[in-house]
Amino acid sequence: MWRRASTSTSSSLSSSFIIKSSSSLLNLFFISQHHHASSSSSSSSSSSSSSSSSPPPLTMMQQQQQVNDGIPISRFITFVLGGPGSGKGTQCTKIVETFGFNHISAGDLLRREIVSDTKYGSMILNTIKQGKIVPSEVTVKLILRELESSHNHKFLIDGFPRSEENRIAFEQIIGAEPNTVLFFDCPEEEMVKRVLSRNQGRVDDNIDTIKKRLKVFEALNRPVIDHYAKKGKLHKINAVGTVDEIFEQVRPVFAAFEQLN
Ligand SMILES: Nc1ncnc2c1ncn2[C@@H]1O[C@H](COP(=O)(O)OP(=O)(O)O)[C@@H](O)[C@H]1O
Ligand SMILES: Nc1ccn([C@@H]2O[C@H](COP(=O)(O)OP(=O)(O)O)[C@@H](O)[C@H]2O)c(=O)n1
Repeated sequence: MWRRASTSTSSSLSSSFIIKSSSSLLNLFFISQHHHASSSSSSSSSSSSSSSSSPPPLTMMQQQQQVNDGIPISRFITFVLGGPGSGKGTQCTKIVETFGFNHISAGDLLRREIVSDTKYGSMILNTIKQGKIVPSEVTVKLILRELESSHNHKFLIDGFPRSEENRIAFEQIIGAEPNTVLFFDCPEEEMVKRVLSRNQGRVDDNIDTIKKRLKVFEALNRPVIDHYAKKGKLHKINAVGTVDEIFEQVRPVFAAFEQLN
């Protein structure tokens, strides 16, 4: 069973990608970035998460013009990090409802491959059962497909990157960095309690696999968290409390970006 990726087009959020490499897979992104740079050269607003050389965000009229022209607009990407059961998916649902993001759960995409019995299905199943990380190339391709097929330009990428290898593969294949990163910080005991009562029939929600996932999280996800903290992109959220209390810490992160328009 998996959480459904949801799509919504409301709201006026916009920002820019930081293009890093020229992958032929991603002409679409380059078209977007090129058009963005040329069409927004007269705009005076600025993005809080762009580098100083990035172009300013598009106005709503410019975005609409791009949609009319059939040219994809620049995407706004949020990575959602946290240990197993820290509440990432639950908070993503609230962000989708409130700020109109498209929710892409890396775990859901992988579980979908298992159910559809694709060529990667059995490898993914074995990896998930062992609490290990699926090779980045596979996960990034699945994410890329979602990014390309969505009309919404605001994305929450949940449960990714899980490792430095994931992070670097995303930058190389997609040619972009996230605009912002959320990290749900939750004590291990609480995560174990939540996962064991999640009741979604997941093959990895048992005590043995949870212990392995927690070890993998500490070893592989911490460096990613540190990386984004150093870049000033990380928003650390205390993930203990009610769902609504936690969302009140999340809300200002997105409200701040909304105000840019
Ligand atoms: N703040 C919270 N307090 C208690 N339980 C929560 C809270 N947030 C989420 N949960 C529950 O904990 C379990 C794990 O949450 P989930 O959002 O699936 O975590 P993750 O996506 O990080 O693995 C779910 O059963 C969910 O309903
Ligand atoms: N980027 C990712 C995300 C998930 N996964 C795999 O999918 C499993 C479940 O991830 P998830 O994000 O759905 O769930 P939680 O571990 O956060 O509860 C992980 O334990 C990994 O085995 C992965 O390999 N790479």
